[in-house]
Amino acid sequence: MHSLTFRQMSKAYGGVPALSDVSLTLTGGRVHALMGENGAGKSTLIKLIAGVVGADSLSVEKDGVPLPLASAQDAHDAGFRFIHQELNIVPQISVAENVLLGRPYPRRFGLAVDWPRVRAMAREALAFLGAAHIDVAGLAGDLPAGDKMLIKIAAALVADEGRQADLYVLDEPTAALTGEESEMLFAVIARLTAKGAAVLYVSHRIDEVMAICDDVTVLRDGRHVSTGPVAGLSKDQIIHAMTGRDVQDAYPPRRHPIGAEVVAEVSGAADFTLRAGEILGVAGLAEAGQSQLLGLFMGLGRTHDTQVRVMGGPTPATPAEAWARGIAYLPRERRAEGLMLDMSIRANVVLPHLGRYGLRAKAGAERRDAAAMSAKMRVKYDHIDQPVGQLSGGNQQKVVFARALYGQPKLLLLDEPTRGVDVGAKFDIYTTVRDLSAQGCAIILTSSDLPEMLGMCDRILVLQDGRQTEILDTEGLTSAALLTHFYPPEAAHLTQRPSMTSSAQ
Ligand SMILES: Nc1ncnc2c1ncn2[C@@H]1O[C@H](COP(=O)(O)OP(=O)(O)OP(=O)(O)O)[C@@H](O)[C@H]1O
Repeated sequence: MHSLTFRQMSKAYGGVPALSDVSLTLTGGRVHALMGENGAGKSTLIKLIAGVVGADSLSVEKDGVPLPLASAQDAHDAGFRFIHQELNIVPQISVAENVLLGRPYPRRFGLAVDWPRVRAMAREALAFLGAAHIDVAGLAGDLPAGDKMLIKIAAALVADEGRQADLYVLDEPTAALTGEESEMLFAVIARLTAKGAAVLYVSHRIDEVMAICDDVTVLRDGRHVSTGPVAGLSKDQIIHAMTGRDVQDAYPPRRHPIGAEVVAEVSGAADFTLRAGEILGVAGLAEAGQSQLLGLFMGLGRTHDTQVRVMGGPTPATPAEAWARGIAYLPRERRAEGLMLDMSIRANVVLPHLGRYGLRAKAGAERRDAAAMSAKMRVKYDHIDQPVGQLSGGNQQKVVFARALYGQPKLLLLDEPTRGVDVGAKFDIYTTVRDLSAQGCAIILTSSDLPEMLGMCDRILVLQDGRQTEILDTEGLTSAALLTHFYPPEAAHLTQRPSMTSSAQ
């Protein structure tokens, strides 16, 4: 088994330290978790190991022998492989082509591409991962998120001619996966470590870390806090190491009755009435139509066979009209739909609300309001005119949240609001959502985190294939019971398998 030691990793941006003198030893056969609050320096550490960001200081040894690490090529040559949560596969081409993406295709006599060989190589790599069920000739875009993740890991394997690499770095790999897909990924991780690879696993999900990781390193404000075996640590101890405080680890209960005022009336493929102060969950298997249902209130996807009336008026024609009518939206894909990365935090928070500042640009008022909202969401930043692209992923999510909360919405649409958000900020978000509901704001929430849905929602609307099948009261409902409603009756046996991620907490 190899041992990889990274010493004295440091990196500052514009004089502000993102990572200060952090050392880390990774051992073959073990899964090492890297944890910390948003902005703690986890991604920075990964970027240094990947050679994609120049370190201010860094030295690496493999089994005691120094290795060069000044470029992505050095990292690749050292046997380090990186799998990010963004599923950057190419949807329009086949699975086999995706697995071999960026590699020279095998050719017959140096001429035509040897397609049978391309498919065989892809098949071999997928079989190694226990994913022989994936059709290598099928379109990659048609697959569920979990299979896409497996294709990316297979691609990393093929790049090594089928031999496995020494280190796999997985950055929040389960953020876009269902419980079952996550289980499949954990089996792959077990297979990689059983064959001697080291795994560095970055995640905000403490239950997951406790279930599959051997060791954990915690960072705070760019500094090393602790490293040790996971066994024997409690969830509270990990949270305390990350945050330096005791974090309230419970969903704030409803303290105000739901109002009488109807905020939205929906009929067609979904059928419900939403009242002021109510929190309605929308749940189902991955891609059962949750995002599409939320989008309808923003004037998106109007061809949907569902009619929506909001606050006594028709469906907004455009997102701009929706914002102007007091409907706020937190989209799932914050980088693609939610944020303008080159623009400032200030601009990103106030943009949909420009009407309220009148014709003259009131930079001072904007700056003050944006700073107040960002402080409320505990966004970690240097100055309010800093480009959002310079913030850590979780802090970008908090900026999208600050924008949605700004201006007292009457209807708030939350699509995976806590994805990538650290544990402390998560509970701040829950408290803020509860406060808004107490003030009469109606909320529609969709999340793959079932305990979050059960902890926050009054009722849960279940979708199957884009159509509402039922609405459940959350009183007394468990994650396991909720899950059984996601499947059509003939597939109910699929839920018999215990799923760690969906029953956690
Ligand atoms: N390109 C950049 N320019 C300026 N500052 C940056 C840049 N990239 C990262 N930072 C800063 O470095 C610090 C560490 O960020 P990093 O992305 O490593 O955090 P993280 O632990 O990965 O957080 P998250 O859990 O939110 O993903 C943050 O304060 C961030 O704002």
